[in-house]
Amino acid sequence: MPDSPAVVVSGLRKSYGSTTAVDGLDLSAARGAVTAVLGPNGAGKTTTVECCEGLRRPDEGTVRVLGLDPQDDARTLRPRVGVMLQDGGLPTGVRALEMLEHVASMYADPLDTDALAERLGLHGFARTTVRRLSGGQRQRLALAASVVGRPEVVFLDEPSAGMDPQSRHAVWELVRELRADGVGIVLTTHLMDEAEDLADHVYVVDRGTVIAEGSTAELLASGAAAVRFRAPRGLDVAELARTLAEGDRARRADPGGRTVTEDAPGAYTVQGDADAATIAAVTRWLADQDVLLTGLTVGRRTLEDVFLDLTGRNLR
Ligand SMILES: Nc1ncnc2c1ncn2[C@@H]1O[C@H](COP(=O)(O)OP(=O)(O)OP(=O)(O)O)[C@@H](O)[C@H]1O
Repeated sequence: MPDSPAVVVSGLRKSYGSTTAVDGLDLSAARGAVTAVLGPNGAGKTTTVECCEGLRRPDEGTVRVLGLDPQDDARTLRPRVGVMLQDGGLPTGVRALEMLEHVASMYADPLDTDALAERLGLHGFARTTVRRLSGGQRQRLALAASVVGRPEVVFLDEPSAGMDPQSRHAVWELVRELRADGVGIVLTTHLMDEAEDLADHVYVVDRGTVIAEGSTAELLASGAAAVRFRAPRGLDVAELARTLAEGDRARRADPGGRTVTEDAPGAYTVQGDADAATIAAVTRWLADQDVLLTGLTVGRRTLEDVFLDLTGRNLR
């Protein structure tokens, strides 16, 4: 059933003692697509993915991977599913390339380990034992091990955490190729640019449940664009917002939820239409205040803006 989803999670609940980690979560990940699961620390992402990987049994709800139950059908699923765990989950005493070759030998039709090692730059530390690898090297090896068996579904938990930019790009390239080959990829990440670049579909999870969901394009379009500017700290943002709203009314424009905030000292964001009239109004107001504008950018919202709006700015 090539059109059936790679992963379907329905009404998932999972608690650890009195802590509810996942609280009625629904999610579906297609084949040949990257599905990103985003959320603040402790949101329940890892627990959800661990239930999909068969590492934990749900308290309530169902999880299906390729139409099968990850725990009851574990043996059938094992050769068809790739898992890259956050801490690598690799045996530490073996040499890097030997480990990859050993994993490959467990599959009927593995990828060419030499070519994969070349792709992910593993040759430079091929004979180093896993315990001595740097964090980023270990991540690359774990990724190679998760895809060497040509899985139909891959779970990647923060795949490029701790990697240098070259490695990240190599990882992203590989993920794009897997997608083109029809693999369903479920990605948890804290890197908003990674999600924005790679994901076809995004789920934002908070407090164990999905608070927003859509194609990446839909989520980015869900809010208006923004004008960002730098000027002396402590400007009267309420007064600027009022001035902009008056301008909007005068030209019968819908400001689309206009707000002005000082995000960091001297760094301001105007949400809402970012058209020429708005930019002119902002610069005119600054001139009227007799303050110097030291930078101005106009842009669509990033996934990070959307994420912070949805989940708030407080630390968890
Ligand atoms: N083994 C465990 N025992 C007890 N509590 C746990 C366990 N694993 C996770 N939790 C708790 O469950 C909640 C969800 O954790 P989970 O690791 O699923 O979140 P997460 O979204 O992956 O977070 P992060 O982004 O920090 O990795 C948190 O409150 C966490 O403290």
